[in-house]
Amino acid sequence: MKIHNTDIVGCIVLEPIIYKDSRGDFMETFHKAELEEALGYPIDFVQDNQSVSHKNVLRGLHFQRGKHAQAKLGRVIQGSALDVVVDLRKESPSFGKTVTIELTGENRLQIFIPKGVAHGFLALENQTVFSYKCDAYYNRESEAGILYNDPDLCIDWGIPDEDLILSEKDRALPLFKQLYS
Ligand SMILES: Cc1cn([C@H]2C[C@H](O)[C@@H](COP(=O)(O)OP(=O)(O)O[C@H]3O[C@@H](C)C(=O)[C@@H](O)[C@H]3O)O2)c(=O)[nH]c1=O
Repeated sequence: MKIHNTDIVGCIVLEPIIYKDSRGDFMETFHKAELEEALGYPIDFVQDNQSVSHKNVLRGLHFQRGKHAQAKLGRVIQGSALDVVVDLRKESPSFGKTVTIELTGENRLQIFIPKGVAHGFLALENQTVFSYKCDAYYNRESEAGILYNDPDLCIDWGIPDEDLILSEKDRALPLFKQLYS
């Protein structure tokens, strides 16, 4: 697989090799040793998640606090999503930076989201299937997030605000500066 760095330190994009033949195609969706080599540290995923979203559903921007912080490896299996990560690590040279990437069932790209970074995505098609691995278990009490349209983050979701579909929980998330002032 090919590894691409992003503007957020430690957040990388993985481009798998796709082997096509007369039957269809094949790819490796996860290779622990190659990922660890790219990251330079060990990673142990303990939970796999999958969500299915209607077009214009926005999930995020989420993270878990403290010892429940999660690194994630995400991809779209079907449909397409605009994936967004925000660096919340105060000590990071890319603190406050945002990375946006389109993940689709066709481009097969994967994003590695390090601990300490908020994550969200917008489904660009109906029946968008988003699958991700996490290196720490879900912990309801540690759930946290940042409001998707925080003016300080300037994320261009590409569609009018009134068309977005969000959970009540996500609409009530705080602003970046409320968390980091
Ligand atoms: C994330 C999660 C949710 N749940 C439950 C809680 C709730 O009843 C239901 C839906 O949860 P949510 O609304 O938080 O699901 P969702 O908005 O899809 O949350 C996810 O968003 C993306 C952007 C991420 O990065 C993930 O880490 C996760 O936060 O599923 C679990 O049981 N385990 C889990 O790991």
